[in-house]
Amino acid sequence: MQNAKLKSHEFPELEPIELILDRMMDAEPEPEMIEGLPPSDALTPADRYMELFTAVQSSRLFEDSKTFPDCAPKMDPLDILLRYRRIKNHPGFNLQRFVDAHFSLPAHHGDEYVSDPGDSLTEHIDKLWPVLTRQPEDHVPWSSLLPLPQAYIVPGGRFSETYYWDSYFTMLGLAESGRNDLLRTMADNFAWMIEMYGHIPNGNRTYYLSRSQPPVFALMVELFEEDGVRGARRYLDHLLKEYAFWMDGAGSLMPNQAYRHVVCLPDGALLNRYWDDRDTPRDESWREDVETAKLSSRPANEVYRDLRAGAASGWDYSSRWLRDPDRLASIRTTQFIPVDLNAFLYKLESAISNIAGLKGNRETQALFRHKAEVRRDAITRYLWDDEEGCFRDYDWHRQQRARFSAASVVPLFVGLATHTQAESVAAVVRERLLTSGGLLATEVETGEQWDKPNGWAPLQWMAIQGFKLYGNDALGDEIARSWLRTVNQFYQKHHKLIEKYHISGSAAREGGGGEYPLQDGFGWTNGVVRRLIGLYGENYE
Ligand SMILES: OC[C@H]1O[C@H](O[C@H]2O[C@H](CO)[C@@H](O)[C@H](O)[C@H]2O)[C@H](O)[C@@H](O)[C@@H]1O
Repeated sequence: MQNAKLKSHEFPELEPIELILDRMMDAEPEPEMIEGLPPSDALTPADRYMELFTAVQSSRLFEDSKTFPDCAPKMDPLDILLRYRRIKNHPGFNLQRFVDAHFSLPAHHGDEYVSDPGDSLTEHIDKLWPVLTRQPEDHVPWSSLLPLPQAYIVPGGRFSETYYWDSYFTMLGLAESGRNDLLRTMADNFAWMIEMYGHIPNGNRTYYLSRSQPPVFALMVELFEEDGVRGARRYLDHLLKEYAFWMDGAGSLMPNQAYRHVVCLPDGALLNRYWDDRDTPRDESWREDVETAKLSSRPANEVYRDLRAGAASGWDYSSRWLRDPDRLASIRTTQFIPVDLNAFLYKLESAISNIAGLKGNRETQALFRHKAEVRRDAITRYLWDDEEGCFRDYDWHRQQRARFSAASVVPLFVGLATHTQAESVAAVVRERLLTSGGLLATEVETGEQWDKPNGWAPLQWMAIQGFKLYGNDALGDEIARSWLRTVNQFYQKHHKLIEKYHISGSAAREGGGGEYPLQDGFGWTNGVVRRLIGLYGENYE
């Protein structure tokens, strides 16, 4: 696959402070761009700007901690750091002015978009796809944005880069809107990232490289076949490579040992957990992570790792990962074996087996069918709660099952549950998570965004499809109609779609909680709703 040609970057005119700085330093050399290659290294803004990064983030120069890591430097980052070191102790030094002179604020294309209140939900979403589309040329040298070879959709608002698991749910709607071009370019971008980085990062930012997100590439590949964009077979090597990333180290683990994403359980079974290779505060939530770590008696690096692993789960944050649901500082993500992650990996193993079969590779077909079966058995032993009749995460440090959440529907969505299990899950979900506005993420109210009272588009989709797969159309349809009503009610009032909704009350409201303000846009809400309109029509009441 060919990489994109990068647009040459023009530096803005020097501002007054730069004139002063230029008297102190030699003239800046022109940046060297190597066409056709990603950035020479994968340094994050925290790596590049060191004490300048810490100073900016800790001084609260920007309200949102993600703003500074997304700023584009106006010159070589190393020169910026050297300039900073030279003048930071000078009398009258002003950090804000220094940052203004050396960085450009991230452009949030689309913020200026004004929706037409006369548009139906379908029209609104179809008009938004171009607004949320980013091109390879949008890449700015030395910024944290990783260049991608082809066009892609971003969620919107502060999230102006591609996100791994969001993209699958966005692609559902793109297919419905007839945007197979974007379906193909986005899947190719993910395949390219697997080739380039050995895995699919959380998003295309340098600061997302050290972790992935829920592994849904196999689902994207399957979507291709369902929606008539043939070509799933060409991704077999990518699926195998992604599998190797998630299973790295599995071969040498003894019971009760763990390495990166793999945990070896007391009976020798191998299951997976979320992980991030770094154990420092997240660049994009630096201040929040430092404050959270201060509230814990554990070594700060352990807290940082668990916060990062929580971000890798896509459920950042949720009572699912907390020992004490009221304290984010009690986070232990790496000590939980998540039901959804293992269900997605079952899907990956099954997809590899199926595609290998289509290509006539019988050995791989049988090997991965066996791996999927072995995983299904381990999931049943460790993650199935026969008494409560639902799947639950497993706390492998305490050797006990953890809290129940909407993740319990993912084994149904990927087809690994038995019919008896599916029936029990339906009853439990109906009783504990279903509201007139859709499916709650969890039954606990913590102030975290992946908890009650919030409902999220990806969870609705997996529940709807999961229940229908097991013949429970009544529950699937009920969730679909409730969610369509929620999104439409809100749209009629505010003329926009949002990242998550408060679905505990009678009327649809903005979702909240967590570490950043509610975002508009929004990729996966648009995708799931557009698909549901295709299935259920425009009549939402
Ligand atoms: O900036 C904080 C965190 O934001 C992201 O997580 C949330 O938005 C993502 C994009 O819609 C979504 O995939 C995720 O499920 C949300 O919780 C990001 O993925 C995190 O890594 C980041 O630290």
